[in-house]
Amino acid sequence: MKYGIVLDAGSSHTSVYVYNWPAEKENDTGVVQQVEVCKVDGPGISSYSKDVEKAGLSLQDCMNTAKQVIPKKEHRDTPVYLGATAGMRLLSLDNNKIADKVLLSVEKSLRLYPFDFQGCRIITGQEEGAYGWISINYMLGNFKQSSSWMPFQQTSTETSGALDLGGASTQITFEPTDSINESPENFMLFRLYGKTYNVYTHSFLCYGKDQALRLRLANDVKNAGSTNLQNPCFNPGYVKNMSAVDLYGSPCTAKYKLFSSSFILITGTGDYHQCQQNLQDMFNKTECPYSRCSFNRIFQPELSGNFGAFSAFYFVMNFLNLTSEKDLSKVKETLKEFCSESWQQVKEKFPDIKEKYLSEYCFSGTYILTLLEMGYGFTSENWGNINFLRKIKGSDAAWTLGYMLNLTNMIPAELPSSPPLSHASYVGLMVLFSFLLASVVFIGWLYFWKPRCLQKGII
Ligand SMILES: Nc1ncnc2c1ncn2[C@@H]1O[C@H](COP(=O)(O)OP(=O)(O)OP(=O)(O)O)[C@@H](O)[C@H]1O
Repeated sequence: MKYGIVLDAGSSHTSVYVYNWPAEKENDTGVVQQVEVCKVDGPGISSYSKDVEKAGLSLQDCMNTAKQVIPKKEHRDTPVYLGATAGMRLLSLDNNKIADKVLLSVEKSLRLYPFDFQGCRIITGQEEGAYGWISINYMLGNFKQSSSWMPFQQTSTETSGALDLGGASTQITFEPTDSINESPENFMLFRLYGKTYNVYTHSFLCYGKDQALRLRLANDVKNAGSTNLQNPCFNPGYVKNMSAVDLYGSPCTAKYKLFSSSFILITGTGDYHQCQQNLQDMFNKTECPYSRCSFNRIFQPELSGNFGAFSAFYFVMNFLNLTSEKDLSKVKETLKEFCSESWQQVKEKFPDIKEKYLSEYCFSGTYILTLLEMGYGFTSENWGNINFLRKIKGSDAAWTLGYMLNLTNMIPAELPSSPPLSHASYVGLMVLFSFLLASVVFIGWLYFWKPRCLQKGII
């Protein structure tokens, strides 16, 4: 077995994924399995900007877990990759030098392990989208290995789109059916197993669910001209004092800071319709420099095919028991009901769920619906094409697998040159030909030699 480690350094936390695969089948589809995922306790590495040494130290426990999971003799040959996503993208926008220091601290820590360290970097939003798409299609077995010597074998399998909702950014990636490409920066061309894929992808920075909430609240404070907010996206009776540092301390919201007040008081009113109306403002649909757009002047081709929706799309819809609900109006009814429940009731019903998540499910659910409907253009007709999923065949749906497959060259551009026959067919044919040859020799012997002997015997 071979092993690989990928660290997903997200905005809200870091996860350490350990994958393995049989060495002799490296280029086959679907052979890579996730054997372990360890979530690092505490926030994402971007939160250690004031104490950079701690960013590296925070990974210790999960890296030790990886050390135990992977057999000792494989340690030296196991590559380790770290990809940082939107949290670090935001930090580097804010202060590039600090972002570099955080990455250096992490690198220093990772080099202490007996693995083959391959690098730490901030991946682009486009890469995050594209690797998520590769991951889920690889796991679903959509990159069919067809062989050109079998003309009737099906060579094209439809791919599934990927919808990823993080804390700080969100990605949409799919293979459009039309070939309109008005915005080349939104397209990536892949040649995988002998087939070319022209994939549309876009990552919206600040539209992950944590940053979107801050963006909305910062706008609300600005519009209301007050730091005392009545908010329809929180359950009635919910009251929160949010620190201004927390609200405005990100490049997504910094420009909205108006007041010198150090706290913002939020009081929930729990009204799904008002919440949705309020969130719609975040999606600018009025200006579009292309023939079609999603929002905020970003090109998006017509939606096509099925979509796998993972990360926070799954966490939130799973909590609301809506992952298999194909009727959009029922989804809205459930959300409406949940939002109107009093905070006291909600807390009593779900005592084991982290208060931070629980208090935000009304906002998060409504945000997901608004992003999918208003933002990307899903309707009641194609809502059923979205599959909210966490794992596929035992592996988490995440960009990490696609990242590793790409960096280890495990998805060949062309089909591996396979012999036209499998080993078993080859042996079978050899046996058959040997038998035929033996039969011909035997018949020849009977015809040319034995009859004469027999004739002699008769005389
Ligand atoms: N059980 C849960 N319920 C609700 N929200 C959750 C749950 N678990 C994680 N989250 C939240 O879901 C969001 C997405 O988490 P994820 O780890 O995928 O994103 P990330 O890597 O932090 O984000 P980004 O890619 O934007 O850097 C985060 O805001 C996280 O806090």
